[in-house]
This record gives sequence, structure tokens and C-alpha cells, in this order.
Amino acid sequence: AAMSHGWGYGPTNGPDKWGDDFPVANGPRQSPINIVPKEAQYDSSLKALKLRYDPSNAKGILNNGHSFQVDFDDDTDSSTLTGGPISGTYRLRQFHFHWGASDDRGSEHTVDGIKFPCELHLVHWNTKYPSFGEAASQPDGLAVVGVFLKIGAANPRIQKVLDALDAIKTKGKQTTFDNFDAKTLLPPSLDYWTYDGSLTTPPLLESVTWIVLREPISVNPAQMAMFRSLLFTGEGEAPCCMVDNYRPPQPLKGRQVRASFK
Ligand SMILES: COc1ccc(C)cc1NC(=O)Nc1ccc2c(c1)[B-](O)(O)OC2
Ligand SMILES: [Zn+2]
Repeated sequence: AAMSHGWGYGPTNGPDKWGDDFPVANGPRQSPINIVPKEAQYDSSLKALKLRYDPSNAKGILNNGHSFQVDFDDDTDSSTLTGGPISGTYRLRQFHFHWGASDDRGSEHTVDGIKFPCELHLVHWNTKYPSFGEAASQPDGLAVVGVFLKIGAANPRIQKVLDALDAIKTKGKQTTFDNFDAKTLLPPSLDYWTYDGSLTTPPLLESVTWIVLREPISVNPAQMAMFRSLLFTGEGEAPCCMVDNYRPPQPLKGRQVRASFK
């Protein structure tokens, strides 16, 4: 039955219910997955990732009711992803995160069953298509770089993003966010696992080449708490904390996970 109040992460509209409105939820290339490093195949033909981001492309930051995202101007090829497992040029459109109510969970991908407290997704679309929307419905339309966050030392690079969250506490709020270099959010090593998958939120389109970095970045507990200060709900609604906005791992269904490193 159609979800009366839209999809979410609660007991009545969460990941187990998404298949009611989005049958592709049970498709052959759903995401996220549990990554088992020992079963990933090293592929020497995989190229190094090349991320060239122009900080001036950052436009705004938005609470979309499921996460928050930083949006970029993707009208030109000034912020792009090339190399890695993909061919052609993919443009950076936005990045966002998924996180838990406590540090023991929150990531979407897991590694040997381990959940991280948070996961960053940098979303890029294939410029062989005329727009993001078009690309999102094509099997090679999107390339998403996933980065795990672990609890450790404070991360000065993420602080500018976290300091903007006060202004977008409730669903639908957005504010300007300029001059931000998303490359500063990446770890020193760009070693990655890659596999063919999907959006991890409805419409769950099977259009994503996933590129999950092996090395996490760190945030300290106070920074992690700032993620948890956001609300799923809009202004004036009964407040519901934005936490546990992650989909659990989905069946691999015979897919191969490749590694860019030995
Ligand atoms: C209602 O949302 C839409 C409507 C129309 C179109 C064409 C796309 C979307 N959604 C969308 O792109 N989500 C989306 C995009 C990229 C990523 C994820 C979700 B993720 O898996 O969390 O990480 C990578
Ligand atoms: Zn995501």
C-alpha cells in the first residue's frame, strides 16, 4: 500500500517497508552491502581516483528531512570525478551523510560486519547524460564516493559543515554555504572497493557505481553529537531527532566487489 506519509526510517515507513512503494528495493543490485575485504578481488586495471573540486561551486546546505546535504553548482565541469572504476567525467552534485543515534551504528556499508558511526556520500553524475535526473535512471549514471567516519581526533575540516547545522535544524530549511573544498573531507589514502549498486534511499534507482574508501576519516564525540542535533521533522511539528538514517546492508546477489589495492 502506498505510504500515507512518505518514506523514512521509522517503524512504519522504514527500510523494511520501502518495497511496498519501490519494488526495486528487492532488485539485483541494491545498496548498501557488507564489504568482506578477503572476498574482494584486487583488480590491477582499476585506475586511481581523480577528484578535482572547485570550492567556489559550493552553493547551499539543506535539511531534506532524511539527511542534510551540501549542494554544488553542477552546470559546468569544474568539480569532477574521473579515473577510478569509471570512464568519462562525472560532476559533483552534492554530498550528505548517514549516521546513528549512538557511535555503534550509523554507516550504510559495513566492513566484515562492522558498522561505523557515520558515512559520507559524495554524489557525482555522468556528463554523457543531459542532467542529474536523467543520469539517475541509467545503469552508469551515478558514481558515489563513500567515506567512513570513525570516532577519534576532532576533524577541523568538517567543522565548517557542522557549524552550519544550527541554521537548518528542521526539514526544508536551507542556507547559503559557499567556498568549501569537499576534497578536504577525504582521507590521505584513496584506496577503494568498488561494486555496482543503487541509491540507498527511495527511489532506490540501480544507477550507482559505488566507490567506498578503505581509510576512514575521524570526528570527535562532540562533532558526532552535532549531527544528532538535527530533526527529521519540520518547524512546528512534534520534534523527531534525525538519527539512524541508514539503510542496512542488502543481498549481494552474486555481485563482485573489486579492490583498487592489494
Ligand atoms: C526523491 O529523491 C529523488 C528524486 C528524483 C531523483 C532523480 C533522485 C532522487 N534521489 C536521489 O538522487 N537520492 C540519492 C542520490 C544519491 C545518493 C543517495 C540518494 B544515497 O544512496 O543516499 O547516497 C548516494
Ligand atoms: Zn547517501
